[in-house]
This record gives sequence, structure tokens and C-alpha cells, in this order.
Amino acid sequence: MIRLSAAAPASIAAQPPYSNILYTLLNKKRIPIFCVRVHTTSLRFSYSPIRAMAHSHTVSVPTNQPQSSSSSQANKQALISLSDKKDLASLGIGLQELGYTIVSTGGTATSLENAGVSVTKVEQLTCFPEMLDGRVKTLHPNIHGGILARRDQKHHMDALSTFDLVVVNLYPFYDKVTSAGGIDFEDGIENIDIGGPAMIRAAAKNHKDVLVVVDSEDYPALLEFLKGNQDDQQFRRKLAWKAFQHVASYDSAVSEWLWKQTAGDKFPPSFTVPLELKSSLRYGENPHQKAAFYVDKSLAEVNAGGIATAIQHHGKEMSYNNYLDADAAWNCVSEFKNPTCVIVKHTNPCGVASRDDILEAYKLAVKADPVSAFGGIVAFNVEVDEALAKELREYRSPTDGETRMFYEIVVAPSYTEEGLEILRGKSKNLRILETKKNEKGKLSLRQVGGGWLAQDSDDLTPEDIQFKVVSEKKPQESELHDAEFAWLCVKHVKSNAIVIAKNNCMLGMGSGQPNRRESLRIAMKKAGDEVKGAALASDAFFPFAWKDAVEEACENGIGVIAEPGGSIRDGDAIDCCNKYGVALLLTSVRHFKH
Ligand SMILES: NC(=O)c1ncn([C@@H]2O[C@H](COP(=O)(O)O)[C@@H](O)[C@H]2O)c1NC=O
Repeated sequence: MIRLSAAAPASIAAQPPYSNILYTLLNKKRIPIFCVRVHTTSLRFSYSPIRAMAHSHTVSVPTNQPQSSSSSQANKQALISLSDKKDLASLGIGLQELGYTIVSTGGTATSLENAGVSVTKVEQLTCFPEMLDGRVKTLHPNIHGGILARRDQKHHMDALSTFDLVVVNLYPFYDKVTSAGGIDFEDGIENIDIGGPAMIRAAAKNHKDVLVVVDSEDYPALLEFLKGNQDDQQFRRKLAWKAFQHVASYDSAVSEWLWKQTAGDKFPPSFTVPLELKSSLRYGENPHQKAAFYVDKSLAEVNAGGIATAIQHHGKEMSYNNYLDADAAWNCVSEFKNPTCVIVKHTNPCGVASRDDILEAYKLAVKADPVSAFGGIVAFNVEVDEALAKELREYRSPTDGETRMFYEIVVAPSYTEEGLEILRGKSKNLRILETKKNEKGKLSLRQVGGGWLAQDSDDLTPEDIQFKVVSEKKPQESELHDAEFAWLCVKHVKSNAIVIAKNNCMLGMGSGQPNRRESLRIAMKKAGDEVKGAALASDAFFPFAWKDAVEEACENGIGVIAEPGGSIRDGDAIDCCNKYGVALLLTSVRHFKH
């Protein structure tokens, strides 16, 4: 072993990674390396005065580095560090053919070598082995200097071995913390990648000269780009944008997970929602509005079900309004335990029916408001089989008994093969969606000008609520059941909301009126004669009773009323119901939907 002097062979000193090592050793003394033995094919060095960390290492001279056929790629260097090694071999071979020197971390280097690609190990540049069980591998000036050096600054470039390409993907933190059975805290911490994001950010910052790739889908485009002799800053910028976005989403998952570990409030002082483009839409709510649909990639949304993750089996592409309506229909139908059909128009359920026989439920849901149901969204909480699909295809509108019902979308948790085939035959445009039941307990976010409102999703169902009888008339078992059914429906109707229901079927509803009395009148008109003895649910209390909504409902023969109560005139509502012999139930729960 000899002490290295400034007289080290110039031929070796000029070659990366030796230029780096020697630069470090001789000029800048950035790390405490003490001895280097120079062979024709290796440098042997030892470093660190700390006994526990003393090492002796041999660095091989990469004698078999293929030379580029294209002179523009000669002496180019790529840094590759990948947890997900998908398509690594083809990338490595492609880069090697282009004459790139490849520098890699442990597992990545092994995979590349197994694929017959020559690799320089990161340690050869850092003169330091991976330490702290992989917590520190690439966090070293020789790596980050090589990524961040500006080509137009001489003092940046002096004796630095630079990287032209950085390909990194990160520890699979997201997959680990969302895996079945979860992950314990210590494992979660160890799966937070530190060195990877540092390299990605450095390369993305210096994208003018350093290409950065975080997604294996981009390997083919990268190789094509490198094969061409033309630079394209737009390509580089797009990769840099993707790199920062990748790290931002990664960090948002880490921070979301960590916040949960603090047992902190449901509403953190700040948080980031990672969104991924699912599709660009033809237009927004109206044709002059451009639009796109994004899937929420938060940890809270993993396997949470819902319309964003639905599989579309058939039909025209989903539109902006289709998503809103399908969401409303699915949210509503998912809440029912018995086989149920919900038909939605403009986000309001206009038909809801539950029956053991889903065919019957479907027909009753249409019958509730056949005019509105036409062109609506039909949702089921049970599988769509051949018989149901035939009914959907053939059923004629009860308004004229002739026109076949037409729908924009059918949503269900599953379809039989036969059911799907029949629905596909109904229309080439009919969108057929399959999705999973929504999870409860999620945060609901909604945009207003300049901000977002966050709240718990409204998960309360009649089982969670006490229907307190406050009238002299006690409801019969069937009336109580009707009130509960109406209650579950009214929760999904836009305020002011009134629903009239009987025998597991919505008979009429009034939605979105600026006064409750108007909603009541609309609901009663739709229910017609069937209003007699039916249940009425109101999403919020009645501010007035006499000569107002309560009395009007009683006069028209409503059998039972369910409302939250809480008005200073609750006494009037009770007196009014007592006068007309109507049962009045107070729920103490309001279901505004704005
Ligand atoms: N700490 C470091 O210096 C470091 N440098 C690279 N990594 C990560 O290590 C992974 C690759 O490791 P390997 O090549 O040993 O399979 C990559 O996901 C990369 O992001 C690191 N690990 C995590 O922080």
C-alpha cells in the first residue's frame, strides 16, 4: 500500500471514476481517504480515521466499457438507482449500446450485471460503501456534485465526473403502507426514501444538462431521444416536471401516513392531495368549458371504492356531468341493504325502490317519475344479470307504454357475462360502469372560490338515528319503516329536500327549492294519490307549521312525518300533526345537501 501522491498516473486520473476519486483525494480533501494503491486495473484505498468505520476497498477499472458508435454519446454517464427494476435490463442494454457509462447502487448494479451490462458501483465514486443499512448510499458530494454541476461554469466542471442522465424510482412506500395487513411504524419509516428524492430533485433542477427519468414508461422515449442528435429542452423540462411531481406525490403520501401516526385531528393544519389524470373530458359542465378528470391518489382513497375507480365496460366516454350524476346515483344506492334501484337525474334521485326482486324494484323506480328517469343514470346495488339487463333493454316508459326507456349510464357492483352482452346491445353509447361500494368515514372536499371546504362525509343512516315519536299518534311498524326509507332517500336529495315514500318505494320528491313548502308541493304533485298514508321526510326542520308545509302535508293525507326538529316552532308542528292525527318523528339529525 502506498500513500497516493499528486504524481498519480495521469492516464488513470483522467478516467471516471478515478478523476473523481483523485480529485477528492488530492485537491479538495473532501473525505478522509488515507491510502490508495494504484494498479493497472484497480485502486485500493482505505479511509476514515474512525476505527469502527475503517475500510479497505478495491475499485475495479472498468476495462470493458463499450465505446459509443455515436460520438455525441461518448463519455456520457448515467446514474441508475431503482427499487422497481421493471425494464431495467432493456434500459441498461440500450444505454450501453449508446456508449453510456452506467453508475448504480447495489441491487440495481447487480440486476444490470446479471443482464450483461457493465456497471460502475456508486462506491467507486463516493469512496464510501453503503452505510447505515442503505440509509446512506448516494448522499455524497461526488454524486450530487456530478448531478448538479453547471456545464457553463468552469469551476463547477473542474475535475468533476458529471452525470448526463439520472434514472431513479423510489422505495415503494405507497405500496407498503397500503398493503393488506398494513405495515408497522418502524417498517414505514425505513421505507421512506431519502437518497432517491435527493437525486431526482437535483437532476430535475439541472435538467438543462441532466435528463431525469422516474417512470419506466418513459424508457423507450428516452432511448429514442438519446439516439437522436438533437437536443430538446421541452422534452427535458417535461421529464423534470414529472420528476418534481413524482417526489411531491411521494412526499404527500409520507406526510399523510405520518399525520395518521400522530393520532392528530382529522383536519391537519395543511395537507396535499395527489391527483392523477384519469382522462381529459370532451368538455366540462357546458361545451364551452374545457375539463379533465383526476383520480385522488391519497392513502385514504386506496380501495375506498367510488366512481373514480369504476371500470367502464362499454359505451361512450364519460362526460363531466356523467361523473357527477353517476357519483350521486352510486352514493345513494350503495346505502341500501336490500336489493335497490336508484335513478338519478341532475344529481338528484328521481326514483328509488327496494324489493327482494330487483326487476320489480327497477320498474317501481322508473314509475316514481318516468319523465325524469328518461335519459337518467340507473344504479343497482346488486349484480345485473340477464333478466335485469333484458328489462333495462326492453322496458317501455309508463308514460306512453311505447317508448323504450333510454339511459346514459348503468352502474352496478357486478355484471354477469350475459347481462353485459345484452346491455352492450342496447346502445353503443350506453356507459356501463362497474364499481365497488364506497367506504365510510372519508373526508369530503369541495371547492369554493379561493379555497376548499373539508368535512366528514355524511355517513349517518337510519340505523344510527333515533326516530323519536313526539305526536299523540304512534306510527305503526310499517309507517316507521316507510319513514326510515324516506329518510335514507332524502339525505341524497338537494336541499330543500322533501321525499314521500311508502312500501320501500319513493313516490315523489322535491329538491333544490329555496323554500321547503315549494319542495313539498313538487313532491306531493309527483306522488299524486299515493300520498295518502305515505311517509314524508324533510332534510331539515319546518320553520312554520300552520298554513305552511306541515299543515299542507297533513291536509293531503300524509300518514307520518320525519324531520330533524329543532325549530322554535316545533310545538306548532306537533300540535298540527295532533290535530290531523298524523304521526310526527323527530330525528335530531339534519341532512342538508347543498
Ligand atoms: N440513501 C441513499 O443514499 C439512497 N440512494 C438511493 N436510494 C434508493 O435506493 C433504491 C435502489 O437501491 P438498490 O439499487 O440497492 O436496489 C432506489 O429506490 C433509490 O431511490 C437510497 N435510499 C434511500 O434513501
